[in-house]
Amino acid sequence: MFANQLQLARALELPTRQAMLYREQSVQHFWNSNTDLITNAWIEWETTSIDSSTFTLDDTLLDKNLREAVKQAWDDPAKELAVKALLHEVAPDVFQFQFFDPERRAVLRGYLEQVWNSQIPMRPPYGIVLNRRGAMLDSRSEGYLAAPSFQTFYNEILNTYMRPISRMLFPEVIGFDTQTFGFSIYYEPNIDSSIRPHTDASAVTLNINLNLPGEEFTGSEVDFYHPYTGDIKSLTFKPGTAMLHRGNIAHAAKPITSGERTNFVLWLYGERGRLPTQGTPRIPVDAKQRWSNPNKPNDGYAPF
Ligand SMILES: O=C(O)CCC(=O)C(=O)O
Ligand SMILES: [Fe+2]
Repeated sequence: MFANQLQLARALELPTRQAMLYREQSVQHFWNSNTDLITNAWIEWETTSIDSSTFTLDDTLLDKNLREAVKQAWDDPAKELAVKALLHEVAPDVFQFQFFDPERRAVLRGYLEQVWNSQIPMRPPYGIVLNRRGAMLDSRSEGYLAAPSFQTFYNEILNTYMRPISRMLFPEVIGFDTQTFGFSIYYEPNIDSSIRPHTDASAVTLNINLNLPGEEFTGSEVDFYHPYTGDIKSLTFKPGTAMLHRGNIAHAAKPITSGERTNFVLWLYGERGRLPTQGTPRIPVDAKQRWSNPNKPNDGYAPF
């Protein structure tokens, strides 16, 4: 690797928000022609700018009960009910649970703060809307957060936690959960404040809140629409909690009226973005099948 990749990456001129919103060809060209430089810059950044003893991203950042129950289920899938007991169904097929440890989460936030200050070009998510202070998290996405310790942590969340838990709750996602996708979003009043009703291009979505205890906000509820009656269930994120739901359940983020909210949004889907069809039978499978890794390579497909 060449030295000074970090300096060179910092000197790049990021495409304008306008160009990104219009998906101009120059934007694609920017990411394609700078991929190696930016990836190397993240490696250099992590070795030179991050104090790895303070900012260790590992499973001790997660809720202790969840971590221990999940570990037990991997050792012996017959014990997965201890994981299920931690998940609360708060709307039909929407589950909420504590994901991060309230105290330890400061480590992750501190790390992410330094990511923002790194001045390495990052691609904001422009799915339904463009979120200015969001980042792409998955290696299949251009301009993703390629810092190695973050990537290890991100993949652990998906593979060790999200996939088996999703399979336990929504058995029809098995086979439509080999591919991963992720981004972060940051809401603040009058800037990026809401997301209109939509479904996700995922089989299943895990939405994890990163607010610290005491970091309060008003508004910003996530509304879930009942698939048959259209009734709305309005839910609020408590710091460090997660919501897990099928991608095809309609939801919206209401405007945030004060404070800030930061979340990771993680998706699983099948190869080339395949999703379970409506009415796929929900046949429970053997627990061993859930607590396993699919071993399929990343196919590079990204929905946006
Ligand atoms: O506001 C939220 O946390 C939900 C975000 C969401 O639905 C999405 O990013 O697709
Ligand atoms: Fe969504």
